Amino acid sequence: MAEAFDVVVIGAGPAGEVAGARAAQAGLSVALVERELLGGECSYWACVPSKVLLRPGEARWLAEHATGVRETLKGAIDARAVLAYRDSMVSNYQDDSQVKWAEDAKLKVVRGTGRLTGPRKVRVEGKDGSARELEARKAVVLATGSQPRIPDVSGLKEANPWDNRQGTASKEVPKRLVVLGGGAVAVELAQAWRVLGSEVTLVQRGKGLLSRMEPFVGEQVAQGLRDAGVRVLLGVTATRVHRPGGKGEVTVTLSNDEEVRADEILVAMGRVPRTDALGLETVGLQGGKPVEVDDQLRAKGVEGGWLYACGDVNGRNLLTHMGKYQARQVGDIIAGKQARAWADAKATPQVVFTHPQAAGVGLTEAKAREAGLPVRTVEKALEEVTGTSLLGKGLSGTVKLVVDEKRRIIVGATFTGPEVGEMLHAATIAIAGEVSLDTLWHAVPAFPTVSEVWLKLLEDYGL
Ligand SMILES: Cc1cc2nc3c(=O)[nH]c(=O)nc-3n(C[C@H](O)[C@H](O)[C@H](O)COP(=O)(O)OP(=O)(O)OC[C@H]3O[C@@H](n4cnc5c(N)ncnc54)[C@H](O)[C@@H]3O)c2cc1C
Ligand SMILES: NC(=O)c1ccc[n+]([C@@H]2O[C@H](COP(=O)([O-])OP(=O)(O)OC[C@H]3O[C@@H](n4cnc5c(N)ncnc54)[C@H](O)[C@@H]3O)[C@@H](O)[C@H]2O)c1
Repeated sequence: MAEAFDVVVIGAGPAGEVAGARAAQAGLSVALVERELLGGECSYWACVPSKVLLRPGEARWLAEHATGVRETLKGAIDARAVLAYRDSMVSNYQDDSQVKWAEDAKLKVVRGTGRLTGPRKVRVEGKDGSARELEARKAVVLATGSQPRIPDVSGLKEANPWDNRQGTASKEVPKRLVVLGGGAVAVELAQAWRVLGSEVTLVQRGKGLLSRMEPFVGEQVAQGLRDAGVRVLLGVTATRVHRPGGKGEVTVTLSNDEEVRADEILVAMGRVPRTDALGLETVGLQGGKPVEVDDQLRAKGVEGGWLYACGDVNGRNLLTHMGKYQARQVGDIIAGKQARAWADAKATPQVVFTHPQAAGVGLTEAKAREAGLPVRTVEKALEEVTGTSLLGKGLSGTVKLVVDEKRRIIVGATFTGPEVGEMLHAATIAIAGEVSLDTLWHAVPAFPTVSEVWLKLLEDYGL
């Protein structure tokens, strides 16, 4: 007989955990199904370990710009200590503390692989071959995340490439690393391993890095990588990978016929949703692609509105904080409240933790124009404010605002520079809250902070 819950959540990454907890908070009974570790990709093989690996390089870079401190810096970064801290920050790949959190949040943790077997029905298969049938009285939430896309390059799969898992969990620093891709995973991990001592070559098919952000971002991040000693190759792609027996030296042949040799190869070429073995066909949907949802995160094309999808699996915004945002709406909607995930389209923030950092929220100028908005932009160099020089001699960066001229509100903001990720939330508030420029004029930035650049931007705009 099936065990009945109000809500069954499949996948206990950040999105699944939050959706379940929010529903449980409203008094609903919730089963949380997980086949690996509670906490998901983000906690063990993505956001958390990558940021641990990046921070020492950034701290050193900032110190190199601090007069009087620079002179005291001796020797290389202690990679062993960094890797040990990484292990502690990922709880040594154990999820006991997350399980305790889930139990405290009144979630029933069910270990195993979940799969839909029909409307509101989920079968959970354990590693030991056991099976449990669950039934959802109100809703099933899909939060199964995404996995790396390994493109069909000759010899690549046979070369045992690193993906984000080995790329964040390696116990050793490879002497030479070749990174394929030019998105956030590629630039962050190229920077991290370079700082820890690897000779890194990054191979990007496109003309620039981080192509979803304003073009100056890619240029400045590429320069930052080069300054750190990464070889950045743009406009070329891997055509063949050769690694006899799948171990030892790997040779990558590029589209310009150059050969790059390395000790490891990291694939960072995007992600695919984990929907292939999820039983979607039993409810009239197709696997192998994102679960398309409406603004209430309900799967489109499923009668009765009982199936929800949040986080990477719906392909909207592959970011932890956006998955958790969607999950809060899902939990509330299932509990009978009115909610809608409108920030996805309008005010999604992202920080890339390279040095310089890159941070953006809302629309780029190109996207705003594409949407037909009457756009005007203002751009300023961070060096123009005293706060930047006080943070470090020679530090620089750029801020660009995209303004909707008709409504006199900001619809997009992009920052590059030292620790600008911490400046992003001011822009997110302005965009999500549609704060008018005339009101922002009275939001006075403190002297001498880097945020004074807001004042310069508004003055430039004509206020
Ligand atoms: C290297 C890297 C760095 C990143 N850094 C950042 C960052 O700094 N900031 C940021 O916002 N985002 C970052 N991201 C993106 C972020 O990791 C994802 O957006 C986030 O993990 C998505 O959360 P999720 O809950 O949707 O899925 P996931 O975290 O993938 O969790 C899904 C869970 O579902 C489980 N599961 C899957 N299928 C089943 C099944 N059938 N049955 C049971 N369980 C199942 C999985 O085991 C997993 O635990 C990074 C990604 C990578 C690769
Ligand atoms: N700090 C952060 O917020 C952070 C960090 C890491 C990842 N993430 C998120 O995780 C997701 C996955 O990141 P990602 O970097 O893997 O994906 P991505 O989609 O951002 O970038 C993929 C890159 O691979 C390249 N590429 C794809 N196919 C290729 C091919 N066949 N040949 C050559 N190049 C090819 C693309 O040009 C692109 O540069 C993203 O949505 C990202 O936002 C976020």
